[in-house]
Amino acid sequence: MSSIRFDAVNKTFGGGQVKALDDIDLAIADKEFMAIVGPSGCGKTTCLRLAAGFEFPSSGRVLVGNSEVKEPGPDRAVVFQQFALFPWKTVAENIELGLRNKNVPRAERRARVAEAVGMIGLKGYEEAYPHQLSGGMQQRVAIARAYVLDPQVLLMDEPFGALDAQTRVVMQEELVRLARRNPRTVLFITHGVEEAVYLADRVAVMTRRPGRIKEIIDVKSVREAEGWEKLSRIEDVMDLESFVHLRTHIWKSLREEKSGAEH
Ligand SMILES: Nc1ncnc2c1ncn2[C@@H]1O[C@H](COP(=O)(O)OP(=O)(O)OP(=O)(O)O)[C@@H](O)[C@H]1O
Repeated sequence: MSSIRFDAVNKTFGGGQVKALDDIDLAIADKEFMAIVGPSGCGKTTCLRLAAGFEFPSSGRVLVGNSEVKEPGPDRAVVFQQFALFPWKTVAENIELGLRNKNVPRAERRARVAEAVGMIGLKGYEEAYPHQLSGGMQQRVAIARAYVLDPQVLLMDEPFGALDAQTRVVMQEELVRLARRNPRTVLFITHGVEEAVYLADRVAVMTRRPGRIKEIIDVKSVREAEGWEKLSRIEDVMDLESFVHLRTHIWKSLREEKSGAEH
């Protein structure tokens, strides 16, 4: 059981001067895909870092499964926008690293790395070094490194933010296929409203700083009722009236926050 729960979480920085999060209550069910959207600086990344165990609440608790998060752990894989590959290791070695740390036998490691390399479309680049790849390719390696571990919890902070538009679509479609076939508990931070609606079961909208949960939109029930899953292409889903309706609702909600910030 790998739910994530934020229980009355407050977070301040700078000795209490910057209040980033204000009383966050948020429950992500086991195998649920939750996206968080919100204005810049509202505390999205802070939420993810709390779940990862890189930061700790000023008050309240963050739980993964039934345990309070006290440190990072192998049950949670994190993908940031800023990929952090080891420059002296090849693509295959970078992807394989976590499997080595988990003492996965060599033959299985090879098979899983080969599958992951195929998934991200980098067959033929296994022996390349990061500096020989474009930024988008490097980010795909970073994503493969997280997927290959098959963690219970995936924490993703704008993982497709730096990709070109075409690669981004391929990765989004692939993530949907993976997420439906082999569901994991996912917390996904994004600025992209369409991306959030396309990928997530529910979308949480945050207020401007100090961040609170403003509303949570249930996408899954609409997706299932309207048969989005019968369509394999993102552009076909995005054309559906039910998709446009949800997207517009979230846009408006976010706009209220942005225009409020100008006053
Ligand atoms: N280590 C830190 N020290 C001081 N302030 C911080 C720290 N980390 C975050 N903050 C502040 O907390 C607030 C929330 O930051 P956070 O990065 O979580 O926002 P965000 O919603 O992810 O922003 P963006 O969408 O622009 O990436 C911001 O005002 C930020 O400046």
